[in-house]
Parts: sequence; structure tokens; C-alpha cells
Amino acid sequence: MSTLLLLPGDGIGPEVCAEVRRVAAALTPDLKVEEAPYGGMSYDAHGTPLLDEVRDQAIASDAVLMGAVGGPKWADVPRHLRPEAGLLNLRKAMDVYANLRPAYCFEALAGASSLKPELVSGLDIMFVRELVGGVYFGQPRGIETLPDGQKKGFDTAVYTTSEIERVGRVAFELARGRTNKVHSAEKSNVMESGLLWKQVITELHAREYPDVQLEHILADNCAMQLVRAPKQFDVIVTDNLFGDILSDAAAMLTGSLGMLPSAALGAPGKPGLYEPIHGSAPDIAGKGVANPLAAILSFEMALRWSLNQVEAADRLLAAVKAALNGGARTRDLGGALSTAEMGSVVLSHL
Ligand SMILES: NC(=O)C1=CN([C@@H]2O[C@H](COP(=O)(O)OP(=O)(O)OC[C@H]3O[C@@H](n4cnc5c(N)ncnc54)[C@H](O)[C@@H]3O)[C@@H](O)[C@H]2O)C=CC1
Ligand SMILES: CC(C)CC(=O)C(=O)O
Ligand SMILES: [Mg+2]
Repeated sequence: MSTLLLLPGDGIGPEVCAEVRRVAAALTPDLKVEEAPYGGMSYDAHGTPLLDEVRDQAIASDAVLMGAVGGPKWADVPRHLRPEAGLLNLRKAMDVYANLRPAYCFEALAGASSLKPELVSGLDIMFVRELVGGVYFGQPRGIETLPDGQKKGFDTAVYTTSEIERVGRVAFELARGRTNKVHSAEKSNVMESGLLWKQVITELHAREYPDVQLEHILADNCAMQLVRAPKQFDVIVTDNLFGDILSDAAAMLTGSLGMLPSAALGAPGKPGLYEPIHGSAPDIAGKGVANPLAAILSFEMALRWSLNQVEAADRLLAAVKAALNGGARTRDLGGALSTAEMGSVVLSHL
């Protein structure tokens, strides 16, 4: 029996994870679903966003699915104890370095996109975001007071050859099963870590993946091209910061931030960390209106990538498609369904 560890977290996290629980109970009754405190609610109860035993439980499970963490309540908590620090520490501890963020436009939602339907109809981009390196983790970092009394805030963007190579390999391998095309996005024009990124990807491509079409693109141009002509992209491999930003932007091409799931993968055989790409959405938390589909589709990715249940994943994907084809829409998609009502429509199609 496989184990899924659910970490609902804060804000809308518990609301969308409740729908994942219902779907899992109906679709995969043999899956053991455990739950643990995490994020701000763990800080409130235990003084830390990630207990050592929860980290160990995550590493020992077959897959981890989290809702979201953070919110204004914890804005004044010291940086290393903030909910977001718990998330970064969990990603690092699980060494889930390749974050797959599919920006897939369901046919029924082409009209809900921020772009004209013809620009997004058939859109299927796979972001491969490096997740455990770069500026979110680099040292030194901090806020210091300068001799003249003003303050200096600083971070370090750092990547090593092996960190770039291993995520690049994931992107090229994925591309081979798709349209054989990879864009590598960086800022090699102004950043040394970006220059190394470009060199390592170029060498990896020449050495191991000459059959795949590779294009380098500066991250700012990539942002512009995503909203100009997104269908030119298939796989986009990029660093932690650019991947975070570009994938949020791409979410709106698919209709809503509430639609995008993700899978964070490490070494083969190790558990993956699955999460909707959105945050805790404090502006709508507690209202029961959040779109649960990003979380439900994250469960679909967990079934496919970690839990060896491809048939169940196919059934779930078909149920989400049927729900959307039937007109089911939460508020972010222009409809009026509540979180639980959207979950129920998906369930009705399983
Ligand atoms: N993986 C995680 O746990 C993440 C946590 N965060 C944290 O979440 C908190 C809030 O961050 P924000 O910048 O507001 O980003 P956010 O992603 O939480 O929300 C941005 C906007 O999208 C809407 N939205 C997000 N998810 C939605 C859903 N499922 N259905 C309908 N609407 C949805 C929100 O209502 C809001 O208007 C912060 O503390 C941030 O650090 C942010 C991103 C990822
Ligand atoms: C640490 C997270 C809050 C950063 C983020 O927005 C993300 O990973 O999507
Ligand atoms: Mg983000």
C-alpha cells in the first residue's frame, strides 16, 4: 500500500486539500493518506513551520501533496521560521530539484484565458524549474546596517555545474517524449550564474541530446513571448526565480492561477512533492471559493509520477476535463461554484 502525506498548510491550502482527500477516497481507496501540520499553522502550534518528524515522514512517504503556506499573519516572524522557510526547507530536504509545472490550456477554458482563444487553444507548455538552488537558497544573504546608517539587503544567485546539468537532463528527457524542443531561459547577458547556466545547457545538449532542438532565450524576452505567442514553446527549462515568475504568468494563459499543478521530482525512487503553484490566497481564504483544480491536478501528477497509478491518473484527468466541458466554473474562472461544489462535480465524473 502506498502512502501519500498531505500537508494542507495555510489559507486556502486546507480548503483545496479537502477536495483532494475526497477525490483520493473515491478514486484510490487503497492509498493511505496521512496528514501533518505544516507552514504557519505548524509555527503557531509548535514554534516551527516544519517539524523534524514531519520532514522525516515526508521523506519516508511515497509522495507528498501540499496545499499552500504563508500569509500576512506571519509577516513579522523571523525569516527562518516563516511558513515559506518551511517550504524551502522541505524542498531542500527532499532534494526535489526538478519542478514540473505544466501550463496546459483545457479546451473548455480557452475563452477564460487572458489571451485570445486562438492564441491558447491547444497550449501545452512544460516548465522545468530548478527548485533547490539559485537565489532562494544562495549564501550570503541578509539585511545589514551600513556605516552611514542606511541598510543593505542582499541575496546571492548561485548555481553549480551539476545543479544545472541534472535539471537540464530532466528537460531534455521530457522533450524527447513531446515535440523535441527545449527553450532554456536565463539572463546570461547580465548574470554570471546565467552565463554558466547557458554554457552547461549548451554542452549537455551537444554531448547527450543533439537530437533535441535547443533555443536559448533571455528570461525577459521569454516573459514577453509567453504573452505574445505562447504556442511557440514546448519545454522551458529555467532557474528557480525565473521559473517561479514565468509559470505564474503562464497560469493566466490557461484561465487561472487556480488551474496550475506541479510536481517536484528528485532522484528516481525518491518521493515527489506535489503542489498547486498558487499560494495561500489570503484575500479569499475561508470563503470556500478557491478553485481546487490545481490541487486536484497535483494529485493527478502524484498518481502518475510517484504512485505508479497511471490508470487512475487518466481517469482523474478525464473527470476534470468532463467537469470543465460541462461548464463547471469556480469564481476565478468566471463562474459561481464553491470549492466543494467543484470537487463534487469532478467526483461525479469519476
Ligand atoms: N507554494 C506555496 O505555498 C506558495 C505560498 N505563497 C505565499 O502565499 C501568500 C499569498 O501570496 P500571494 O502573492 O497573494 O499569491 P497567491 O498565489 O496566494 O494569490 C494570488 C492571487 O491569485 C488568487 N488565487 C490563488 N490561488 C487561487 C485559487 N486556487 N483559486 C482562486 N484564486 C486563486 C488569489 O486569490 C490572489 O488574488 C504569501 O504568504 C506567499 O508567500 C505564494 C506562492 C506559493
Ligand atoms: C517559497 C515559495 C513561496 C515561492 C513560490 O512562490 C513558489 O515556489 O511558487
Ligand atoms: Mg510562486
